[in-house]
Amino acid sequence: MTTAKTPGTALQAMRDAAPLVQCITNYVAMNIAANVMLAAGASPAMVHTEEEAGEFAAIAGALTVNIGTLSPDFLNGMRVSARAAAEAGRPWVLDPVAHYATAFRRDAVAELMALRPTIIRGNASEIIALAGGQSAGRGVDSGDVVERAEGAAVMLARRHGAVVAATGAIDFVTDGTQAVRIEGGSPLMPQVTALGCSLTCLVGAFAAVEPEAPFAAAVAALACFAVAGERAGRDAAGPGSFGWRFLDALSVLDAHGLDAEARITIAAV
Ligand SMILES: Nc1ncnc2c1ncn2[C@@H]1O[C@H](COP(=O)(O)OP(=O)(O)OP(=O)(O)O)[C@@H](O)[C@H]1O
Ligand SMILES: Cc1ncsc1CCO
Ligand SMILES: [Mg+2]
Repeated sequence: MTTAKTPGTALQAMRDAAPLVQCITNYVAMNIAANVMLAAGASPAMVHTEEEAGEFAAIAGALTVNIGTLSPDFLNGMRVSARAAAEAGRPWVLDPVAHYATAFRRDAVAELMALRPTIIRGNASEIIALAGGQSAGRGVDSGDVVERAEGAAVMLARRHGAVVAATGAIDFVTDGTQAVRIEGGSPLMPQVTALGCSLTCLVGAFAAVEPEAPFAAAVAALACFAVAGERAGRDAAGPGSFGWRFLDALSVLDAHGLDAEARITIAAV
């Protein structure tokens, strides 16, 4: 008899492995993302300088790349790391923060996409624009609902052979042949900066442990955020108390609670 892998079993496996994840993320996200990773049970390392980032990518279990505070130096580190991760057979996750905003970001994301990310995680506006659609996004915050990004996510997944996770009030994850929606979280989540960036890092942690199953890895990471976010939102008075409640909720989340409370439904593709 085989036991179906659930987000709960993936969480347990991730905690048992405590994977080392190289997170190239933005200056806003670095601290909160590292704390989110530690609370969830992963081992983050924010290593982005060209001189060492490629070398580090070969020893980390996964790489995550986020263009939130992009500069030429950051971009050089991203290039060498994505190449090194691919050469070492490690998964890597791209977070195309506000890639539609400027030519520098657009060109950078086009180049990074050509390096074939395993998983792309973005908010609804980022996913719509990445597929060539017209999004309502201006800066880093989404101006679109995920429902509008679902078709774009499927198209991107098929075109690039990647898993695509579009997040918002109801998340959508697809690999182009299957898809799910994940409900939960809290309206306070977009009121706390860089939670999406932190989620991208956590997706990397799950992918490090399940390199052959990036779809399941992305779903499990998003389900952790959905359940911990819902729990934290119940007693939070506002974004400040939500922030620390969310970290606490992530740290006490266990396999049983995750499987009992995650609301994941299959969607048509
Ligand atoms: N209205 C909402 N209700 C419930 N959960 C939400 C809502 N909006 C976002 N979330 C959750 O917040 C997390 C971050 O997703 P979001 O789409 O806000 O990322 P983002 O825009 O990239 O964030 P950032 O750029 O600030 O890092 C996800 O787990 C998502 O499910
Ligand atoms: C606010 C902000 N600016 C650049 S990156 C970032 C974090 C949320 O994406
Ligand atoms: Mg974002």
